[in-house]
Amino acid sequence: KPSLTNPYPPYAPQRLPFIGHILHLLRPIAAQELFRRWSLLVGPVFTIQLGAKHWVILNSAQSVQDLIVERGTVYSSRNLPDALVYDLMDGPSKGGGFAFYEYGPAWRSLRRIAHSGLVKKKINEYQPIFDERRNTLLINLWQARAQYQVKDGGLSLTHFIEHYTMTSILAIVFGNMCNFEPGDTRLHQAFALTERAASIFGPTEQLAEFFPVLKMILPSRKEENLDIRNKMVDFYGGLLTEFRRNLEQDTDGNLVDECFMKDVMVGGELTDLQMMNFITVFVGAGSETTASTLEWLVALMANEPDIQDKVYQEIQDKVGPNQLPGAEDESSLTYLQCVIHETLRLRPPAPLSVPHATSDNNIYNGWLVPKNTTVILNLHAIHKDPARYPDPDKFNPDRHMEYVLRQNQRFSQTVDDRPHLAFSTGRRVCVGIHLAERSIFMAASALLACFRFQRISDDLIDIHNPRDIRAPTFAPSPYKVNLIPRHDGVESLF
Ligand code: HEM
Repeated sequence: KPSLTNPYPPYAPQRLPFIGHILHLLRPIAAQELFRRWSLLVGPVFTIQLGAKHWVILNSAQSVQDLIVERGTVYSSRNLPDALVYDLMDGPSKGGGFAFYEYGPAWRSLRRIAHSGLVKKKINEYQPIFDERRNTLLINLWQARAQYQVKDGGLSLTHFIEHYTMTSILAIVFGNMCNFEPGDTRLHQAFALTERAASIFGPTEQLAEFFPVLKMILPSRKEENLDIRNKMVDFYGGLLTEFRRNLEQDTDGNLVDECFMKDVMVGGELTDLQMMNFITVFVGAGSETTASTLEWLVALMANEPDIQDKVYQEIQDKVGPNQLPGAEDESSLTYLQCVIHETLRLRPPAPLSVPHATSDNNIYNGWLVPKNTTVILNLHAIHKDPARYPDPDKFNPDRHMEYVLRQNQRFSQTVDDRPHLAFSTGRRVCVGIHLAERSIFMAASALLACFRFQRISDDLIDIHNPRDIRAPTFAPSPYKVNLIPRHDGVESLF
């Protein structure tokens, strides 16, 4: 009998009530929510069999702590489709797509290089890039607001925010060379490529992985994958060539900014192919996730005007009306920090993380988890656990205040020391966490200092239906808001 109290019920196949099956079949439901509901019936850790494959789904913070953190040497590998690892990322021995590579020396040495370029100290050095990108975001919004807001009944922020997150990452990688205007076709092509690459996680490719026999029947995606790869080589390879040329001509050190690629090229550890795949991974992993967090945040603020006003008041009290908040103001803007944590808790952009895999056989609570088993971290379920977050569906920033005051964003390895697990945990924890947090803080603090985000009707913005229920990134459905300047001097701030 399913138990909701015993965290580890006996391992036995459990059946959903027949009517439950029918309802699930009729109504599309995101996988993370489906897994969460199953976990309430059968317990926080369960296995599902998908054709030839077994997946173990972890739905509790305790199981993530037990396996992903404490048994990290076994539970930190990957077992992703060959299409991703080899067709797109050229495999661990040649390529640089370490996010998708199995746990081992190749992943470790590439991860070390990524880590050294993205530690907090480096992010502080890149601060002028964030200041400049944040101002560009505000200028673009200000102009669009005047042009479209009245005519179109509100403004969709999607393209502006995507432009901000993607150009911030590109500027950190390549420095001042990457000055793309919004609407630049090259930039949109790069966005489109990332989306096409993400479709490898999509149903057809996954079906063929689960039922290998289908690989003989279904049309091969190889040509499509090679086309994506060639276009990535064109775009990122072109930037790399331009960067190298600039670096060679930079005899007095004024032409090329301090940036990730400069360190990597001077370090001389990576081949061109590895460097290119590195950038692809940074942009792929970092731009959509950060953008969707900002889009959720604006939607939540428009739905919760009192909370929005409280953040604005905090900015006025701590920073004042005559300047925009800077990185140095982050520690004093504690309520805004809570709002950002709560947004990431309620709407984690990667709700099922990136699938892990075991690199050895392992026994957990008497169950054998064989080598190469895919292990899914259901961050969505953990974030909705009422024992950790009372009234979990409520947007309640105050629940993080104690953490913010105590630690002020010092992350450690145990799951209980974190306000949420949106960046995952353990050895594979998001390597871009400091970049993402700074980027979110800079944009959110500036947007909320300048504008009141107002809904275009009395109806709340829909925060329940994602843009694409099958996509690995959880982004809100398209919405529009009005941007009301907070005071007469707003334009002079940027
Ligand atoms: C709000 C923004 C972001 C969120 C919520 C997020 C979340 C995540 C999550 C859940 C994972 C999977 C960890 C695991 O396997 O357990 C991950 C991995 C990763 N993230 Fe992020 N991420 C964000 C932004 C970024 C940025 C800005 C970058 C870099 C520029 C980045 C680079 C990576 C990389 C390279 C990995 C793979 C790490 C590995 O396999 O060793 N992410 N991220």
